[in-house]
Amino acid sequence: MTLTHPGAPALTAALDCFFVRPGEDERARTAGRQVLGRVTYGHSGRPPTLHNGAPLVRTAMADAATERITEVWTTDRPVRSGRDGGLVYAEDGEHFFCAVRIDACGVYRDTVRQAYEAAFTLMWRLGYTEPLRMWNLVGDITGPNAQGMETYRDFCVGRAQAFESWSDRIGGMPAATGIGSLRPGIDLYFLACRTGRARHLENPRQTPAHRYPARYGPKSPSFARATLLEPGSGTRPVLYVSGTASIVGDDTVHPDDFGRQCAVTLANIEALVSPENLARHGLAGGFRLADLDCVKVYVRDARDLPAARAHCAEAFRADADVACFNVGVCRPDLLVEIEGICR
Ligand SMILES: C=C(O[C@@H]1C=C(C(=O)O)C=C[C@H]1O)C(=O)O
Repeated sequence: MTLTHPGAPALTAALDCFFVRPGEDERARTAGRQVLGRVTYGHSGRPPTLHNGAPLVRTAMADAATERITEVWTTDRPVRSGRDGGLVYAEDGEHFFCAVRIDACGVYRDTVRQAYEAAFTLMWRLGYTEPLRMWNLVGDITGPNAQGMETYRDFCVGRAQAFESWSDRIGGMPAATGIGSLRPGIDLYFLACRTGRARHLENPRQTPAHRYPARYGPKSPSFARATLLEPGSGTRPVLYVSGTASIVGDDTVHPDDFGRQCAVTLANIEALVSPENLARHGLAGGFRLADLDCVKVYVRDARDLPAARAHCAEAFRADADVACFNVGVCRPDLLVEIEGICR
């Protein structure tokens, strides 16, 4: 992070995230901290639950070619957790985590809209008025729904309707991921924060997703390319990078070339997190690719996994947490997508 200078004391982020693999013990990394939520990228999609006092999301993202990981969100503040209808949530006074599962159905838009609106209602009731980061894990993402519409497009309609009906209260759409999962149904989990800390960023190389032309679906995807969480006391800025793919403007580039799609994806992330792009948004600081951590790499074809791992080894720090998944991406011609957190 370019804001830090030699000799500056290392600040611990209030909200933190790391991956735990089978056989690893999360306690080594949660000492003195509270768990705000866990997300198991495993073998089955099941409704979220409360586990040891924190939400546990269970989504089907691991297969024979990829490992199961659990993403653990921690905070340095006391956590309160609960349920509200189908939502499971936790809060620490500054940050809010919630999750819900939408069971497989013929047409998703109405249940997606209801799930989003229920989450917005709960966030607002508890005083977390700014969505910060959203994950949408969609079974058979580019397959058809019962009316023949692509499931992702169907999903985007319901989500856009929820944002439209909340546009007087929720000004900005946050960073997000909309990616395939390996079982029918949709798993959603969200982070939100108190007012005034979230800044949403676009990418100079890409058309904002919410302005994609109608050929990509009746409602454009509701998300920003990244969201900066401005520092609270004793913390430093953190940049949540949306799922990013080989899209320039609104076009998929290099549809049949995995290596080139990786290169464009990384160039897109580099431009997004750069000091120049933060300055374009009136923000100080900035990041480099090597600052990306908690990296998730989504690869459509299992045969491309070794190449994906090689590209990541070159682009990211040796100690960056990187997890690869073999899942569908939101356009049939996208072969890879990458997200992460700069801090
Ligand atoms: C890859 C793209 O979109 C994907 C879909 C998203 C969504 O619908 O929430 C968010 C980021 C990506 O996971 C893109 O449009 O560039």
